[in-house]
Amino acid sequence: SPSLDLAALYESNTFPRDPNLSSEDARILRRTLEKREFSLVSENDVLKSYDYIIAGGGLAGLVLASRLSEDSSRSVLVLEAGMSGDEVKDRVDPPAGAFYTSIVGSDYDWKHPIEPQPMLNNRAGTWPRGKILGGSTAMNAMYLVRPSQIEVDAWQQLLESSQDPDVLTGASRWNWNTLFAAMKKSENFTAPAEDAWEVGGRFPYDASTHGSGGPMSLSYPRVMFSIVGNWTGALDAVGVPPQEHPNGGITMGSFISPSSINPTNLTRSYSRPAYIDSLPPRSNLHILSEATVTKVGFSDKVRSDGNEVIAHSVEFAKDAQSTRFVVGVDREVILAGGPLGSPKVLMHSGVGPKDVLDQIGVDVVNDLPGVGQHLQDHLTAGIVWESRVETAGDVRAAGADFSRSAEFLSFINDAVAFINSSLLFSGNEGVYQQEIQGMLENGTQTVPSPSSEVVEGYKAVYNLTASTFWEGSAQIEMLMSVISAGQISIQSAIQHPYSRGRVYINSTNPFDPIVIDPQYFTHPADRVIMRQGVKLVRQVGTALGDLLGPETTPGPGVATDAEIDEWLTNGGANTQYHPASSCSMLPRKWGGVVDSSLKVYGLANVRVVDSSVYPYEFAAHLASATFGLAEEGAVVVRESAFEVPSQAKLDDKDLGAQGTNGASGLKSGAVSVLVAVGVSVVLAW
Ligand SMILES: Cc1cc2nc3c(=O)[nH]c(=O)nc-3n(C[C@H](O)[C@H](O)[C@H](O)COP(=O)(O)OP(=O)(O)OC[C@H]3O[C@@H](n4cnc5c(N)ncnc54)[C@H](O)[C@@H]3O)c2cc1C
Repeated sequence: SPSLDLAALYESNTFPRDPNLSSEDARILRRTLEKREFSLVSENDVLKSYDYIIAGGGLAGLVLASRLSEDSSRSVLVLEAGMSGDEVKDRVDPPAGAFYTSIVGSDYDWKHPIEPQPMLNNRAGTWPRGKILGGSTAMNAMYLVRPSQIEVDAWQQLLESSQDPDVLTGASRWNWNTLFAAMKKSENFTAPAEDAWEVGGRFPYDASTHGSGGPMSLSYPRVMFSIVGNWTGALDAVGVPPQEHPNGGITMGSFISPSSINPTNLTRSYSRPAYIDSLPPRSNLHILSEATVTKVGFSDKVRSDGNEVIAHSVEFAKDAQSTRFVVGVDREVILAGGPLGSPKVLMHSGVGPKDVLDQIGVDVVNDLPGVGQHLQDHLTAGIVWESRVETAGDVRAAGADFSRSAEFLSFINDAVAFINSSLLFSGNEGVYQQEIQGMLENGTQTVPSPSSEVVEGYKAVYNLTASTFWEGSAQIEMLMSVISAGQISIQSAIQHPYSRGRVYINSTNPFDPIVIDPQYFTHPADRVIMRQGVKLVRQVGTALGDLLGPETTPGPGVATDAEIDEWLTNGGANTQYHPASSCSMLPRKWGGVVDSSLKVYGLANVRVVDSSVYPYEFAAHLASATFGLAEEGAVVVRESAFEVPSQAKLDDKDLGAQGTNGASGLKSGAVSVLVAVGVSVVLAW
């Protein structure tokens, strides 16, 4: 029997860092404890109902799980479609796992196919997304950059400009001050190590713009490469000044971004280790992996005081062949499946555009044309040169012991620049702006929805993008990559696209893939902005001087506008992995899906809390903002007193396993046990 004092370990909250945990006994114990502490349960452990059911254990889902279960009187269930990820910890944990051991393309990746894109020569391809506890934060590139104050404040202004009561109340939550505080709440910042910082050219950072003591670690790689130190100087030479206070509200300029690295053990800090593994045991939190939410169930007996439909249950299954289970909800369902998962669950539940649902015979519970619409993504294109200086890729290729050390593996790309229209079009930005403003009607014709409401929302965001964001926010992000042997690349990524796509379902089987049509480059302005970014990237390459050799991709033969366009079309332009806005927080009359309290229109107790609710793309990678959004979302949920009335609840006989191939896996009578003894009692696991 193990000699460790479990109670003391629990109380001191030192697990799993206790040095005694090195013996075999302790290892086994640790695994057992990990399962308990981590609240990971099996189907048989799931109770018949929970206060909160969170669909999706990704970035936002695990933040919510952690924050909502702080209240021990509330029970929380997370249903995550992917595996727990314990088996691939070695591939996820090292920071450079983002590149060298990445789970992109593995069984932990949704590998969502996208529709052929006519403006990209019918190229299709896939969008990677994390299918694992931690979601896309378990596979992302670990940049932690914030949107700018102008963009976030515009969110509140946009909602208020609509004068719509659904978004007026609560609009004041969605501004820079609130999101900045929420993003900081999620963070624990550590400055770069002196020697690495020296190699990186003593780049500026501002600890006061970061949080301390929050769950998510952010810091810098333990090693740097000298060309990183040349980055801000090269950008300065082409007119893009260094940014001394990145992440403080003004992103314009060039800087070295912090990354989601835990500096104490040089591992990836993502939503699972940050928000879940670090928790003391919580008997009121259950997390079930390999559980795809197939639909939300609604009461047909009774509606809320506001005449809204009440969700009484969530259905889930391991895969298409497995038993479907139904678990009851006592307070709220929170969708956190990300910009593809959340609209999909809504549509399979009968909440979405009527034309889409009618076409495949899904009963319409709530005709909401905006579900799956307003989809935006960042497109990126990279210029590649031969390198004349050592890169991380060279060290890796040489294969010395150092290349396997935690220090080396903590290296992550981090040199970025955010560039607005005046820097991009140097003097001609007004001309381009006028042209784009005059193309609003062309844009509306490409909106992939028959709904005038969705078109109105497109117009509102378009006008904002072509005015406030044109000069005040970045049009292009540049990123330098030194992870390949013998080469250096610099990407140019469009940040505020005018093209709009959509996601929708074309089958009643929730295990069939969602249809994704990003409609890249359907608005011509996007191509012009991107082309301009490519030209500026080449100027940066020139400014880096003899650190770079000849350009290899696309090569000097691609020089004129027409040639650059052709290259972008035929292979140059690809996703930067930032889809957003498919369940936009906008007024219903603008094709919105959630109101300013993140609640789905027409539903009394279903919210969406993830990167699908942004009304427009930010000029930023989305993780930092989404940590803040989820922190704030948890506050919103906890403020609500809504309880599912007893007349709306599913009968006991309806809960549990559905279908023919299995007995109920859900814990019989567990609900009454909870009521009788309170949730502080440790359940039999
Ligand atoms: C390859 C890649 C690189 C990236 N690089 C960066 C970067 O460097 N910096 C940055 O800031 N951002 C980056 N991002 C983006 C960032 O990681 C995402 O924007 C962020 O994780 C979105 O959070 P989310 O909670 O909305 O979704 P996710 O984190 O994707 O979580 C959604 C979760 O829901 C689950 N799910 C979906 N449907 C269901 C269902 N029906 N039932 C149950 N579970 C379901 C999924 O499996 C997943 O775990 C990158 C993304 C990718 C894919």
